[in-house]
Amino acid sequence: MAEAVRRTKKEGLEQAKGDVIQLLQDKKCHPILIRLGWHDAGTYNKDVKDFPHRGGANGSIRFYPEINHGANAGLVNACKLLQSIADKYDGVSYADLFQMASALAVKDAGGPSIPMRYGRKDAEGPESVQPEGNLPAGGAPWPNGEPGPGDHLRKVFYRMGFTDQEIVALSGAHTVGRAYPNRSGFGKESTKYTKDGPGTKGGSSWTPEWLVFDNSYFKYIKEQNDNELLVLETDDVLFKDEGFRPYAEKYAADQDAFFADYAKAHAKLSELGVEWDPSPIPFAT
Ligand code: HEM
Repeated sequence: MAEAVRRTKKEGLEQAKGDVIQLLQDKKCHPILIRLGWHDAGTYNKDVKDFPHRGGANGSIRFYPEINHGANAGLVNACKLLQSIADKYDGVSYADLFQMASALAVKDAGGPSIPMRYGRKDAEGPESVQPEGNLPAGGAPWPNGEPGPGDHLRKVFYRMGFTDQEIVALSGAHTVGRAYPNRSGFGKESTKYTKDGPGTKGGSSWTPEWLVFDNSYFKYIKEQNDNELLVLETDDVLFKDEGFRPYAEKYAADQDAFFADYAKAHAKLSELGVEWDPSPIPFAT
């Protein structure tokens, strides 16, 4: 049976905001909600014109086969958490709920306030799902035979319309969260920073305080002097590649600069491929 079409209204946004904040407090699930919003949006292909086949922040990650794509391992848990909110009222689209949860998670973890707009139209069925392979890989072999991580990041993020500066700023989201061997295959079973949770236990984090959104990611990636912390090849390249390095250095030295650029890049990410129904609603998130 086809799902009823959900259309975002102001009251729905208000209800959802309260429930998401409660969920974050209860479950400490900030990182996985940020990742869900990113993976829904990050399928976007600027060269495909029609909605929703161009991908982007259209809620299609809730459908099989997309939720089963290798890059999305573990994200079914994030979908379930938010489904419990979606089940309570229909005044917020899935696409909006996913992006709202991500923006609130960033802010609740101590990060910047992201200038969010709502009214995203949902993809209504699995036939709109983008083919697998639009999200970045964290290590070699690079999926399209790119020679290294810098070329791979540019191939993927330029397809979405991002610049080198935005690639570096967005990568800073790894200041929170962890990688798990049984999901992405990266990281250790557990480290001294992750063995006790809170929330899910284990995995490898990029920073010791992996529930705090700050600029420490750039400091640890630069120093690389703690083998209990994770560094993917795509993180490492931010201080090695000439086009990325000036931004990585700037963000390591200046948290305000990172927050300002991150907020803009995240807002852009949250609107990739969006069709407004009928027009965007600014709403403090
Ligand atoms: C630059 C290219 C990127 C690569 C190669 C990459 C790769 C990865 C990998 C391999 C994981 C571990 C997943 C797991 O094992 O569960 C991960 C986690 C994560 N990623 Fe990325 N990512 C990238 C960019 C981003 C961006 C742009 C954002 C958000 C704006 C983001 C947010 C996150 C978060 C918050 C987590 C932690 C999830 C959790 O703890 O459950 N990543 N990423």
